[in-house]
Amino acid sequence: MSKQIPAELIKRTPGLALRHSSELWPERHQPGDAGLPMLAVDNALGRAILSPHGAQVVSFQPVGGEEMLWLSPLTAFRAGTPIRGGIPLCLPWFGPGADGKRMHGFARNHTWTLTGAGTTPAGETHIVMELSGEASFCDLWPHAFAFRFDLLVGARLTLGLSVENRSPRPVPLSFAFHTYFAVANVADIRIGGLNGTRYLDKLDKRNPQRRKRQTGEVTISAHTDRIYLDVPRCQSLVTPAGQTHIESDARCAVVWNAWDNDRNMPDLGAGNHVGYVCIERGDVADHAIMLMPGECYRRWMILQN
Ligand SMILES: O=P(O)(O)OC[C@H]1O[C@H](O)[C@H](O)[C@@H](O)[C@@H]1O
Repeated sequence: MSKQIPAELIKRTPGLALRHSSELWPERHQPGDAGLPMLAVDNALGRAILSPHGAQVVSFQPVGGEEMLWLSPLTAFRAGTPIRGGIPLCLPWFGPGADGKRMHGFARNHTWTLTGAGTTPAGETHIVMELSGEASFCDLWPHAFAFRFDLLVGARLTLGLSVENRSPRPVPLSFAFHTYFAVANVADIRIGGLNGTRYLDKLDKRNPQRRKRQTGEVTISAHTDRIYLDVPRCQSLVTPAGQTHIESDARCAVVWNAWDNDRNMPDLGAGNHVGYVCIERGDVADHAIMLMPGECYRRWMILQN
């Protein structure tokens, strides 16, 4: 057991266990995958699996409910490679980095340290993971930082993220909880709670800065990649099977489905776009942050059926 996953903390937390990706998903292991350790939570209210690599939730199922999150059948379980599915943390930037290429920051490519675990009075399992570094940690974002991720697993899933700027300068920051929701068929879903909001259409190559306005619910019938700005606190994902509620204090919601572009993404694969929709709450584009020295940025999100 590594220093990043202290055995005593796991042992003394009821319902928390250490597993390995090769044991949980043998059929998903790709050639070259060494596999990754996983924290499995199983309490009276719900079940979840959290990957210390990326502090990424990869599975959540409330008791009596269905699996809420999608995990690609072609994902890698390899240190340094993002896991395709669950809830990646796009941090400390969203989209391409300062080089115009490296996507979604480095948080999802590193192993975080388990620093806290316990049970709340309401019976939820509370897990804390941290990642910190000096300015030399990342060439594209050369600033001293401390990230903290809080997860509460109960009948609902509560996520909290904080970023402390430990450098002597203001630091640019953007962030998203990049949630992949599992759906039977993406063509049959509707997303509520975005009516009337403005969005940037990332696929409008001629005029990507133009603000369009959403009318009614969002449906998916083609490659979709939009940043909704100044969104209400709550959205709903409506499927023929039921509803999922998404609530967050973040100001944007990114809606993404690769549609037939899935065939160009090796860890997604032709045809697999059908099974997911991403609704990603965060602060990106117009709402990227400039974090002052010593300042702390905090965001939360709750997912519930
Ligand atoms: O392939 P990734 O780096 O995980 O990014 C997957 C997707 O993430 C977000 O939804 C972006 O808006 C998309 O433009 C991007 O394609």
